[in-house]
Parts: sequence; C-alpha cells; structure tokens
Amino acid sequence: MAETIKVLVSEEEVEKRIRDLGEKISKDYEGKQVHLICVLKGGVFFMCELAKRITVPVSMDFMSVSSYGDGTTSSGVVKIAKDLDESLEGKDVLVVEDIIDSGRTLSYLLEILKKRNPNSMKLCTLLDKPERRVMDVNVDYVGFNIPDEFVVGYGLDYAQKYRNLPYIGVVEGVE
Ligand SMILES: O=P(O)(O)OC[C@H]1O[C@H](OP(=O)(O)OP(=O)(O)O)[C@H](O)[C@@H]1O
Ligand code: HPA
Ligand SMILES: [Mg+2]
Repeated sequence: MAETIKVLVSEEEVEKRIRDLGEKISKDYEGKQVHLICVLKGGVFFMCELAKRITVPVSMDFMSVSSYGDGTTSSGVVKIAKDLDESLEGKDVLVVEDIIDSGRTLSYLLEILKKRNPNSMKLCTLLDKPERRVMDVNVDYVGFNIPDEFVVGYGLDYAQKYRNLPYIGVVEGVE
C-alpha cells in the first residue's frame, strides 16, 4: 500500500492554537525576556510560528539532538549533534519542541540544560503523546494531546519527509 497522509489537526487549528499559546506565554513572561531554545530539526517550524505570536522580547538559540534516525521508534540513544551557541546563565529559558513521545529526548536534554544555571526553565511542545511516556517530563505548555499514532507535518518527519506539511497528519500504509 502506498503512503498516504490523513489530516489529524488542520492548518487552521494549528495556527489558532499557536496564537493562543503565544498570548498565554506573553502574559506569563510579562516584564521579562524569554529565551527560546529550538530543538532541531522538528521544533523549527513551531518555534518560528510561536515566536511571531509572543509580544515580550524574545531571543533564540538552537540545539540539535536526535534519537529516531529514520524509523518510527526511538533508538533510546540521544545524540547532541549541535550544542547551543550562547550561555543560559540567568536567562528565562523556554524549550520549544514539536512532540514529546517517549519523553527520552526531553528528559535527557532538560537534565543537561538545568546544569547551565538559567533563571527559569519551562517547556513548550506542540504535540504530546502521553500514552507513550517512558520517561517523566514536566510540560508547561501543550498545543495538542494526541493519540498513539505516528504523526508528520509542522516539523515532524517520517524518514526526513513531510516536515513541510502545514498541518499535522498520520502516515498510513507504512509497515
Ligand atoms: O519523546 P521522544 O520519544 O524522545 O521523541 C520526541 C523527539 O523525537 C523527534 O526528534 P528526532 O530525534 O526524530 O529528530 P528530529 O527532530 O531531527 O526529527 C521529535 O522531534 C522529538 O525531538
Ligand atoms: O509521531 C512522531 N512522528 C515523527 N517523529 C516523532 N518522534 C517522536 N514521535 C514522532
Ligand atoms: Mg526532534
């Protein structure tokens, strides 16, 4: 069977939710500067859209970690391919992710980042699959809770494809 994509969250729904999250974050960080950390590659589309909806001063940095390779299950081994450029000392850090699935990537990453002495550190994810959690992760802002299905779009890939879809979809017809 050929791969097809079924829409799970439409472009309009994603955009509306990101606007609402941006509003909430702007209120919560009033009077502060928020330092957004994008977890590449998946987090990049969400972070750019979210940043546009935040009205307090924003700075950004990027980190690349990978645990999935080209498959649909986590290898369990998280690798840092690119570290942040700047120190986190004294900053109000908001880590931005596309999805929390097993929680392995984020629990590993948050442990490392906490040691760099930020003033505060919170986590924002576009998608959360709570049923799949293996490692506990405390999430502050969630776009959508989704069922246990492998999703693509808005930064999420299947074998590096479909990241550019402007909506969230489920891949059908894969082994
Ligand atoms: O909660 P987990 O089970 O750890 O899964 C979530 C992580 O897996 C995906 O990244 P991936 O490692 O595939 O790299 P990518 O962002 O470059 O696609 C996704 O973007 C999250 O970072
Ligand atoms: O459902 C998913 N889709 C794409 N990448 C992922 N990484 C963890 N879960 C997923
Ligand atoms: Mg990722």
